[in-house]
Amino acid sequence: MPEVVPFPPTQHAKQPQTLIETRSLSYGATGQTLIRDVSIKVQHGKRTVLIGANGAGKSLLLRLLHGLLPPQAGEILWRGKPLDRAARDAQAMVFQKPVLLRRSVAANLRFALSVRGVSGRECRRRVDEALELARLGHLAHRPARVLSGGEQQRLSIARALTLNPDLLLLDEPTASLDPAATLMIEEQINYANARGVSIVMVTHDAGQARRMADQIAFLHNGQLVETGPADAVLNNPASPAAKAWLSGRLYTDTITPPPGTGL
Ligand SMILES: Nc1ncnc2c1ncn2[C@@H]1O[C@H](COP(=O)(O)OP(=O)(O)OP(=O)(O)O)[C@@H](O)[C@H]1O
Repeated sequence: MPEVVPFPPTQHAKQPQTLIETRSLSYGATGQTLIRDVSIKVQHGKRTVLIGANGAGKSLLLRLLHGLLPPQAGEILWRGKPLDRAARDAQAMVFQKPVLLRRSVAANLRFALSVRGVSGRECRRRVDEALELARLGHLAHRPARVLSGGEQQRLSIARALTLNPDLLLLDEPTASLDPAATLMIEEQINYANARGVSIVMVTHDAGQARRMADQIAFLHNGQLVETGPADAVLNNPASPAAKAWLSGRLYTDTITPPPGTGL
């Protein structure tokens, strides 16, 4: 990775600032409440990691933050104001399965920039920079869809970062990748964060949460049951659900055992 050039500090740099927050956010579908009364603050410049069991509501919360789903109740504030189109444009989201165009690696980057009206020399500069940071320069002219899983995910993240987002939302970006590919993705995310991009990331990997998180939010059955600095939550979880998840135990408080099983 090239040497990190930090952005100039802002006048509020020493105080944690809230970049995006939810207040009593709820979301439902098919008659069920899937996200219930979630109030969370994401701090500017930090890496916030969402953890919790399968079906806890992590992906839904990420989509709500990005404005892809309409809340049923509650609100989402971006820098203290309701989430609007400009706020959404200041975010970029990367999905678990990369969604790439049937074009070359470089053309995928160019296309994203052209949609935002970036062309000519500035476009070429940003494509070259993105390729270098993602370590994809040698694959620039290869069709994106023949890349390995790790390379495709690096390209997805690079494409998101070419748009210079303030916030990068990532839904399990390293699911099903091996340790070497995972490490490269983590480096890419950390490099972006060191240059001022705030991160909200979902993971199933407790080790990754330990490596990456500044802040943790633990979801259980659509509710935020625990949140705080990573060290505190990961080393001393308070809720039974987070304790169980972190120690690798199964924990259910909603599923009724099959009759006759004695469970
Ligand atoms: N459009 C929908 N209609 C009905 N139920 C949905 C819809 N989208 C999600 N759900 C349900 O909401 C719950 C939370 O889903 P979500 O994908 O957010 O979980 P998750 O914590 O990301 O899980 P995983 O770790 O398995 O990806 C799940 O029970 C899911 O089946």
